[in-house]
Amino acid sequence: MHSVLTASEALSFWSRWGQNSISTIFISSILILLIREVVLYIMRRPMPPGPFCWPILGNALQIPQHHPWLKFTEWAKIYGPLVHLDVLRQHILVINSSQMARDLMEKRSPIYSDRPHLVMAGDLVGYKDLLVLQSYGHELRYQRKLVSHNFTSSNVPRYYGLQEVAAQRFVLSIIDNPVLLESHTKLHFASIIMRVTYGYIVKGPDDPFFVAGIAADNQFSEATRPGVWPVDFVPLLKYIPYWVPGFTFAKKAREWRQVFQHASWAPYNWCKENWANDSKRTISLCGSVLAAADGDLSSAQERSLVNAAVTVFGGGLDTNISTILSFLLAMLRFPEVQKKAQAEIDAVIGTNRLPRVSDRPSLPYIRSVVTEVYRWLPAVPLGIPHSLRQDDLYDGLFLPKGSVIMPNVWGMLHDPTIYPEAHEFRPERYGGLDAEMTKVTDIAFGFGRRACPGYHFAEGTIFAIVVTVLATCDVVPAVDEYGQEIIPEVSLTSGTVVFPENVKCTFRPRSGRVKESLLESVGSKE
Ligand code: HEM
Repeated sequence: MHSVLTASEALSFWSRWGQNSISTIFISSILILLIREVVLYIMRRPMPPGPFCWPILGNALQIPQHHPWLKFTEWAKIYGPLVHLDVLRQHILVINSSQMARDLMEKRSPIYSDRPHLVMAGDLVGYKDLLVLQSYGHELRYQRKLVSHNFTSSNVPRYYGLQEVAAQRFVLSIIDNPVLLESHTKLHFASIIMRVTYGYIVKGPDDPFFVAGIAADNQFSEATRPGVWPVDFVPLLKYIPYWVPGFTFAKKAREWRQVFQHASWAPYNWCKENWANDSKRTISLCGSVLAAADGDLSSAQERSLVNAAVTVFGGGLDTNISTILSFLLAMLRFPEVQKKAQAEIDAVIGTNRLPRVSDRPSLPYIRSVVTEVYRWLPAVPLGIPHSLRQDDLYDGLFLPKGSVIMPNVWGMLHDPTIYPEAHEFRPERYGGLDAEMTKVTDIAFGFGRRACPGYHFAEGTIFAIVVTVLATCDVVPAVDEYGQEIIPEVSLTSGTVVFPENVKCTFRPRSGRVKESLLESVGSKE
């Protein structure tokens, strides 16, 4: 007799079959993955050592979200200067010694100069076209050439005047308004960078170019945060349209892309319209390039310039803010260093004029203070990761193609065998010798063909601020409601660029004439 299935029997059959086959597929997939892991384990070539690596997840759960450089430094003590980590099958090589960083990232720079591929930030928001995220190739070289040429050691003196006035304005603003330390620092640095990138003068905290630049900069930090965006782990998700409910990253990426495009093109377009009207505007990255081409750039050249320029804005902003906040924190916590630095300025420059960036060669202790800031609290404690272009061998160890290369800058600069009592702020450790100071900046400003192209310019800006603050004011702690001085603890945010938290201070003029001479100096200048 034929048995005829009723609709409900058919449904139940299919559902049981479905459940069975889902379980079978699930169990088979797990088995296949486990077998793959075992085969890979047996076939693996000797890789650098590292902490125990779980199947599939690797070390994902062992890497802390906050201050990972501290964990990396601990691991370096156990596993040595080159540590291998695995996060969901992505190889990560943490370099903990400056010698090894030089051996790999400088001597073998042609294969160590790519950047990791970021789907959320790079592909979806569009940051992949920026200088900082470009892989090594023609476009990167072209953009770096534009930036490096503008900020070579022989070109940066043309910016000294701007840097000095910006430092003087900064000091004046904090004397008058110490509670606005962080926001004023941001505004003043953004003003310097906008000026030298586009020739544009920021009008104040509501200036539309300033607001857009800061928004794009903040969202860059968010979009590049590791481990946050599902699409960075499952790249196929990038094809999901932004309007599909539940995929907030796609919607966010679309919004961010618009902000980023506006922040990149609006100040450039302003420069394009104005560079010819005012010869002073040519003292800027975009102005100089436009002037050299008589305003006639191809659309490809314009795109490259825009992407280089907006990287300069982002690259030069947070790093500088972080460095100056760390400097102020050091002055609050190590007042004896402050006194010694002021004594040097008084002896060399005297008190009858404001300091200049060109005083730098005659102020070795101030140079040492600046260097010690870079070492004590490096603004970029894990550098900006590089990526390995092809398989490599080092000391008999296999380094696989595509590995993310992370220099543990913080670890290198806190190595107690090189920097005893590394947590102390001690400019004397360099003995006033530039050769010793260069060992720090060679690490803090990155490596090989990706090393910071803004280094010479940054040195001028940071020096101008440090020397102007110390020449004119005492950096003193803020007081609480009971009149007690608040000495901030050393506590850093997390991220690619880190900031010391809760830095609060007052600038107390060192004489009755300070404000007057600062006002006199900035008064006549734009
Ligand atoms: C205290 C200030 C600064 C510090 C500590 C700093 C540090 C760094 C570091 C560590 C890198 C990554 C290097 C690498 O990948 O190995 C970098 C890249 C970069 N920096 Fe700076 N920087 C500073 C200021 C500046 C300034 C003022 C500018 C612009 C005028 C600038 C422009 C750039 C650019 C464009 C890149 C990307 C280079 C590339 O990807 O090839 N930086 N910086």
